[in-house]
Amino acid sequence: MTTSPAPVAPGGAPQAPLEAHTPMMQQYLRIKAQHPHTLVFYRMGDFYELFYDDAHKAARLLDITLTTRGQSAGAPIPMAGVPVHSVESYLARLVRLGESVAICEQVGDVASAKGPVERQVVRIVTPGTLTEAELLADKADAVLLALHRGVRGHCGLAWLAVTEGTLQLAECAWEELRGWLARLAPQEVLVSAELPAPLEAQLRGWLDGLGSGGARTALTLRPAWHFDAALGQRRLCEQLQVASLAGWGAQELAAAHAAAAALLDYGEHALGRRLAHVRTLRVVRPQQWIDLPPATRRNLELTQTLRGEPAPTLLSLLDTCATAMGSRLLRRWLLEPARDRAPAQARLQAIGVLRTLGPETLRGALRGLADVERLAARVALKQVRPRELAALVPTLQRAAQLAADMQDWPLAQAPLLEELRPALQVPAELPALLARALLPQPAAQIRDGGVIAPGFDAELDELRAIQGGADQFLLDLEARERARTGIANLRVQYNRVHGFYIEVTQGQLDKVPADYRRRQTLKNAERFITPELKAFEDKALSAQERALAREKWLYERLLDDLQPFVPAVGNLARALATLDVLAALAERSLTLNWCAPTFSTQPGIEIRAGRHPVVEARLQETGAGPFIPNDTVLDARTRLQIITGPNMGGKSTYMRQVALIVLLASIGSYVPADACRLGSIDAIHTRIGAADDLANAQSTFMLEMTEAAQILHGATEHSLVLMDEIGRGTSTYDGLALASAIATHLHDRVRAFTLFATHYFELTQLPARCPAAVNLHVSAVEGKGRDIVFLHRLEPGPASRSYGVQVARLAGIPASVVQHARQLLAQLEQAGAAAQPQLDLFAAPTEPEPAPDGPAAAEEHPVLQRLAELDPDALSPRQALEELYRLRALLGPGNEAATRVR
Ligand SMILES: Nc1ncnc2c1ncn2[C@@H]1O[C@H](COP(=O)(O)OP(=O)(O)OP(=O)(O)O)[C@@H](O)[C@H]1O
Repeated sequence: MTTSPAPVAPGGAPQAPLEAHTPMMQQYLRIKAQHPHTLVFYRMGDFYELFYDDAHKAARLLDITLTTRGQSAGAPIPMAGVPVHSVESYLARLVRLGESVAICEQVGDVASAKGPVERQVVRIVTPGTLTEAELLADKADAVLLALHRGVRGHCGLAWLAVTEGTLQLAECAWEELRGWLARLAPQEVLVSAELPAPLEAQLRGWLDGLGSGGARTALTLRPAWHFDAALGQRRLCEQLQVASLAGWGAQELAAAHAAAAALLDYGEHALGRRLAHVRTLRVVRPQQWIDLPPATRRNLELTQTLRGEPAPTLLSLLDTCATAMGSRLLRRWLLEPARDRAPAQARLQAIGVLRTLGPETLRGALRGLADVERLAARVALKQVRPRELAALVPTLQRAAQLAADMQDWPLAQAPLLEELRPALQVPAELPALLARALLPQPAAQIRDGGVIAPGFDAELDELRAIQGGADQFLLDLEARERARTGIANLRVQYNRVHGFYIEVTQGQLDKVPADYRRRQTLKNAERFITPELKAFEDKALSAQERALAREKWLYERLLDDLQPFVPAVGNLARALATLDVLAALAERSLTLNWCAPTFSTQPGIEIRAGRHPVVEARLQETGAGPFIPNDTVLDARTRLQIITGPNMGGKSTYMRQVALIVLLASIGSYVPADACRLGSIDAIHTRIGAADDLANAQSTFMLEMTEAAQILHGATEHSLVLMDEIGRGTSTYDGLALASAIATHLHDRVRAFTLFATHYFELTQLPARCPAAVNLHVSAVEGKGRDIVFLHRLEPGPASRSYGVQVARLAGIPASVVQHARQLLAQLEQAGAAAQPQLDLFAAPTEPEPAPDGPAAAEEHPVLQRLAELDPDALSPRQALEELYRLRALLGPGNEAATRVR
């Protein structure tokens, strides 16, 4: 790197016309013009260099030195660079920050180039199209999502994990996008460059709230014409090699087709080739999933804790998968529970069989297998490295062995296992071809050679034989020359710079024959070459070069020959991942003592001795005592539980455990309970906690109410709703009033299965008016020294008191403050008892203020007057009927006519 540490002014974008630049900079600027929004890594020897604005940006983002390189167009060129050998770590950092990088390599021949060596962008590394194992987290895929906003805000979505190979389509309203983004958690989102600015800003706001741990979701603008529905449909058909998308029920999804057009185009643009492995399509209709809105995902700590950490979460507890493929699939299962119970039922059967066999039988077979899923993608994209391919051979053999072993399993009891078995047997030609083509331990990169096995290609073997024969030739030559010259210490040797030579020490130089040509002079010796040695050198060196070129060519051919096997390897990956998740769930169910849930067509949730799996595990780890199980019964008669009790009593834990058990059962896992019966569920809504959403400039209370509003609008009588201390973000009266109104609405109108934890004792009056509501409380007793002891047991009825002061004492509030609080509490309680009779919080809501001629005027209505005058007991049936006709007639002329017709 030729650098001078001159200071560089900010900016530095080249203003001068192209011709004013040096030839190399002209080449760079031409390439850069094709990638204006992407950092261009321009290969120069052992470095990738960035220039001008890119250099400034990279220096800032990567904390690398900004320097300058000579001059071009009369000004110093700002430059920053990263070494080629450690480029991966820099790429990983940039991609996490949502940046894309165009890798520009030297593709021309350095020796023969006149002017700068020819360079080309060979790959664009973007956050959503990663396939390199080094850049991807083991247990999560990079998701690329294209988003098309059609007429009246109707949106089409198309997304893909390039390493997984399933293209997915969905459609939704613009307002629902935020939920979709949270569910899909894409690394990169493509939208039309013509999306109106306010919508783009809104989208950016949603995306900013997505990333965790400093990772950013990239928003990439693509030309509007890339989002074309007709083009999308055609491209989808080509991609899937079908004439129509009807088989997937995807033919009508025009907005999603438009998104797919942009997605496929971008994927191929970034990866530099067709996505041959993408052969399956899935249309996602929200109604097929149990809805887990972003707040639920967050509050239940499914895949990350409220602090954004990966553990302890439900996923971290469940994930004992033997392979990364399994871990990734388990995450998908957790976030996409199906409403249809059939898949869960099939998984439960399979887990049942694995429990009887002992899950270790299967887990032992899966441990240490290659990441076949990513390998399939990398083979299809022809990016796979020799060592990765070699690792596939034992994996294929072990998978075939597993398929054979499975024949002895009681597969009739688990059709899912039976279904997966055939996919484990990839055609035997594949391992045979790989074993024949590759050395058992090939070099990491094809450019170093040492990849193709002997016996695979006669020409390569011959070229290698020339190299291999060199040692013997040189030994023979040395012996002959020693004999011919009489120089006993004469040596024939080789080095990379000078090639082959005969070395003769100073003292022996007089014996050197005439045909020796001097090659190099050292301090104590001279090095020579002879015509015979020169001829051999030419042959050997060219053989080496030709062998390398031949190996490279053979490897490319091998990748071509592997293409037909890609679908089978993809199926194998899916089967292995599924088996892995099933085995992990079987293991968990045994280790953690879980039971199989059952499903019912009757609405309801019935759990006997349910436990919160993550809290239970933590209590066990810390030896903090046993977890106290609790029952839950929600059905048509009991739909709303009002849960009271002291802080720290276990209300939130109880509510979350119900939601987690419902979720676990719905993905087909055993559950932490003694028994569990579940009716149909369409959503799990939660309103828990009070974290400020600073990113979206919402206050605690605003956020609380927004989430509550979403629940009141979205929940149905098949939903499970968790409401934890709603209303506490505002003043007592406001909060109490809102909490009461919300609880009443959930009971009367929404009729969802609701767990409602509250500190407002007033709410415990609600079951008196609402027939499907019950009071429950978490129990606690005051122990010695007025310390509170939490029993964590749920009992019927309202809590008798709140113990807030005692909890404060436990938390270490100074004794004088606690004492003061006790006195104040006593005074407040006295004042409260003497107050006016309480207002009825649960009286049915009055109708809105009536309009002057509305129902208020009804008191005067002649029908009511007439009705008031009637004595029904004094009427014969005939008179009653006549009265009825008269009343109808009093309603007005239209009704009179109706009466007459009868
Ligand atoms: N069933 C249980 N068995 C054993 N320990 C429990 C149980 N439930 C809760 N705990 C323990 O009590 C702690 C507090 O529980 P939780 O947060 O659910 O209380 P809470 O009533 O919701 O409190 P707050 O009203 O302050 O939010 C938990 O972290 C856990 O350690």
